[in-house]
Amino acid sequence: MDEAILAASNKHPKPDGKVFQYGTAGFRMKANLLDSVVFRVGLIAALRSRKLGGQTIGIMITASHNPPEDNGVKLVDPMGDMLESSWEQYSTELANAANEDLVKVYRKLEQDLRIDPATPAKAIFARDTRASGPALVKALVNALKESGTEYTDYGLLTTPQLHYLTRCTNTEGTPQSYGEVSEKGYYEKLSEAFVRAMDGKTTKGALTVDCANGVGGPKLKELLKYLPTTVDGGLQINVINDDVLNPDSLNSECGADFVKTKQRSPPSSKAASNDRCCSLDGDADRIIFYFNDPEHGFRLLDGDKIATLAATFIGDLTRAARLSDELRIGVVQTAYANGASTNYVEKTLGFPVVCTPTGVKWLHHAATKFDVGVYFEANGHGTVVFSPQALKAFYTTKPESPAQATALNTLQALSELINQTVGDALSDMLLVETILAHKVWTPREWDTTYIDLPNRLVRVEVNDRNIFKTTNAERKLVEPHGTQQQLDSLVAKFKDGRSFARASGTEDAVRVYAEAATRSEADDLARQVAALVRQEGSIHM
Ligand SMILES: CC(=O)N[C@H]1[C@@H](OP(=O)(O)O)O[C@H](CO)[C@@H](O)[C@@H]1O
Ligand SMILES: [Mg+2]
Repeated sequence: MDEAILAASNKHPKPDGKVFQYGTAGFRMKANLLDSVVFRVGLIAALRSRKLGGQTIGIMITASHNPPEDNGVKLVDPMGDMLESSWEQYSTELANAANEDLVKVYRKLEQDLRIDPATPAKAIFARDTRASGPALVKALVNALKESGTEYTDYGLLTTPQLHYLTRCTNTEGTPQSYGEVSEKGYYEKLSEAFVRAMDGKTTKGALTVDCANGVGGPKLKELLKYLPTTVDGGLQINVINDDVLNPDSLNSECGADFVKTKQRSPPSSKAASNDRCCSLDGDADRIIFYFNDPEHGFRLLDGDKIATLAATFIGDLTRAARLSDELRIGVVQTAYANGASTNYVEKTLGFPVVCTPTGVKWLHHAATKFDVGVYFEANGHGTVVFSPQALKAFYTTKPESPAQATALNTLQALSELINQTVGDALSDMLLVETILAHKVWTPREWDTTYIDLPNRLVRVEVNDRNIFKTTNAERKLVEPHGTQQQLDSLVAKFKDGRSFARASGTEDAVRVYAEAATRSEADDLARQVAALVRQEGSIHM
């Protein structure tokens, strides 16, 4: 087998001098550098599956919101969650092994991790719509074959669909079965749960969905075939930016990242004032909402607003279901959450807020500590996770009134509708539609629940971003020494000022975030902190 692995690896050689790192989003870079990485990820999947007694590992080939010429690959653990952190290091090691040492490093990992090579290995995989996908799949398949891994190729899927299928595959036939192991099973589960959660309520007006010209487009159109349509008072959806035939259009002038960073609608949107709109990213694991207010112009309803909407609704339902004393509801955010949203959750809704470092794996983990853990990054990646106790309460509490029965029924439906493995744009979209329908809210009513503090995010390029080290969920700098004190004295000059700087995990830059009472003050604070970061970056070279 070793000779066969080596021979196959020689068809996917590592480019000279290139260093790879499994980061927040797996491996991600220009697609033409990824061939060897994807091959080696196939070998890691084999090891991980064997280590876990032959459970199925998921592999997703995508670069999400990044430009069309990029691509990436990440691994999914058996329950549909992100790869366990310690394995990021093993993946990095194998990806960086010299071509001639590859088999040696592979076997050493196998030994060090006490993996029995005789254990069967299984993997499933899918890819987004990028042109580079099929060639990378070939590299992956070669590694899976030569490492003796049984595999299923699911073709094109959204990232959350692959997470769903990974969990379904590993729970099939058990009491924890997550659903039917097929793409169709995913649509059926979502549509049945949606109809049940809507409980006869209807949405008002159409929702315009911008699919970033990515895999979300065809998958949303497939989902719509299973959902009730306008004919029976169901959803009205206008799909835009669903061109997957022109690879260059992916994430170009559209998509969740464009809308969030540019703070405006995709130019292609024809939505009228007050119409509900949302944008997915390139692999449909992120969603943000927005609308054009005739008075105030473009209004963004970001991940923070989705989190507060979901927490409000589920909080009301648990009270109506008389479960609020026994179930702990909490909201998990990162430092990028708008201060007004944190304040709203703590003071108005009365739920605890936990802040974690950037990257959904941290948020997801913290959310599982609650019975109902609502987590969203401000950029729209998130979901709601329910503990086994919460599910038991939803399904076994005997209702004593029709109102309690209705609330329990809706909670059961939500636990099926909301993807429990990872943030899922299609599932989150249906969740928001459900809540707005129940509340009979337009986006304007949702928007005015609290008013965001003006904020600014700046990207600062420095010589070595890694000299900026943080603590306290990335909110305070510990290095370079003394920088935090200078930052604090800048912040102190601004009303409602808050700012922090951290090295990006996905780009070679430091990100500076600032918020303050007014637009000009937020901009000013961001500018001053960015200048401080630039200065410190040049002193400590
Ligand atoms: C401010 C921001 O939006 N950061 C993003 C970005 O991380 P950075 O470490 O900031 O580059 O990419 C991550 C992976 O997609 C995502 O989880 C995160 O929210
Ligand atoms: Mg994504």
